[in-house]
Amino acid sequence: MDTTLRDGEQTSGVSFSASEKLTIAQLLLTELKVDRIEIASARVSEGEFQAVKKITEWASKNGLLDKVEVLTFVDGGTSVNWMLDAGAKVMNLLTKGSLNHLTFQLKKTPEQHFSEVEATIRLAISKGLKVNVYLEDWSNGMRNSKDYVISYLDFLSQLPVDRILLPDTLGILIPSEVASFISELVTRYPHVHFDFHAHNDYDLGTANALEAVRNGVHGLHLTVNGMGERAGNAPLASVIAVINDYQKEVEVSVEEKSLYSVSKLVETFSGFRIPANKPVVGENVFTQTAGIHADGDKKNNLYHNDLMPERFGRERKYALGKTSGKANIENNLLQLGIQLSDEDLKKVTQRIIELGDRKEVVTPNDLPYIISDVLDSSTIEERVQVLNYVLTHSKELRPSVTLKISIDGKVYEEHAQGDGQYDAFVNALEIIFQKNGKKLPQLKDYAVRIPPGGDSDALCETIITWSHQGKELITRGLDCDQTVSAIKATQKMLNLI
Ligand SMILES: CC(C)C(=O)C(=O)O
Repeated sequence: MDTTLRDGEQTSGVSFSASEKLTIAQLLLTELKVDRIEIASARVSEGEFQAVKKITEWASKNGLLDKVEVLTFVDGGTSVNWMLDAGAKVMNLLTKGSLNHLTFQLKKTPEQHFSEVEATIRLAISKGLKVNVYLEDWSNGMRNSKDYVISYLDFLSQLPVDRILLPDTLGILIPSEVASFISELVTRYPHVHFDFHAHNDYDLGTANALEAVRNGVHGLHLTVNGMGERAGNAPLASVIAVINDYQKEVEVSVEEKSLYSVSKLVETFSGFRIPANKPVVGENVFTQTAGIHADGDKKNNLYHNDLMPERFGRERKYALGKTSGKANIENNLLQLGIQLSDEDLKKVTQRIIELGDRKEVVTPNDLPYIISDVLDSSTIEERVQVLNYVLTHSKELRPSVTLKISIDGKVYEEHAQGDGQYDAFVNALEIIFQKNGKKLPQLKDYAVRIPPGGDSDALCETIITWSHQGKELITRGLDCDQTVSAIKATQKMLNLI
């Protein structure tokens, strides 16, 4: 069960709109093919009500309503009515899984709680809902009030409940404890369907989820990019990969090939950035940096493991820097279709090592520039040159540019305005390209940063991601002036397309 839209949205600073929730729900169920999704907590807000409504309407039309779940509360039936009005059919009722929570938060006895839970379940069933029950703080309950947990499970297992959901609410468990708690419960209650809901406070979410599966749990709660309360939940991509590789007898419906694209979409909608080293979906995780690894890739795949990028619709990359060595550079040249003599390759390698020593980040797209610079006879022609420009920026007047560039030796001059100086520059460029019957690549992302180690008057680096003929192209420019660094990045792009 994917709970990106409920627990994932509890990531601090994240809030999805109703349309974003609908798009994510559709992708999760139809492209990624998770079995179930939890999409909201009842009664949260009017916006949440509209989101649930949109999703249930779509799910109902597509025969998927049984896969859409909403978290509800023991509140005398208010959340049951909220859910019904929103068109949902499966409720995940939040109840207390530890005596501590029950005594100090609800201030109730087990008998009072059990009777209120039973009344809510019976009400929901009478209205045609399916019921799953969460035992909040279950992990603490198993540690400190096991008699309570067992008596509660004895009680629940007699009721018309589909699944019992076991959260490690505070992310306190370690794998050996997960193993012993889960195996004890699945043995004691062979007819009950148990889900395990991990939190990642000790970075053990994936390990704990795997251990729960190894010990017979029937379902897992996961989130895209490991989003969720505090340190998040167990990340969907990592857990799917490890189960597929290490627990092969367990059937998993999720399409590995869609994990990356769904991750990126959720990243964009949530604004919650995926760390570059996040397994399976992080930018760097299929990049070989050390030359010895790249060398091994060419020699009988010596550094192969089962986690191959192609499984996830991704590709192997070779980083360039001071540790990259000849093999990494050769692999990148191969991808760019550039051939160099041994002597030239040595010179280029040396330059990349020097740049790496100065903490410069070198990307495969920089390679043609480094080569032309190093070899002094340009392998890459500077077909497009930015010759001159005047940029204006003044109060209450639109920024403007007068730009002169040459393309294949022919000079063009154009004037344009924009929302900022760089926007004006791009607008002028666009006019020149249009007059030549060409289209500029689309600007997808624009990031500015001070290079590592810089102080207040350091250089400024602009990294621009372009989309060109279905491919992504990243170029960067370095200058003390931010607009100039963006113009340099743009000029690089113009000579690569
Ligand atoms: C709200 C509950 C179900 C939860 O997410 C947890 O206990 O971790």
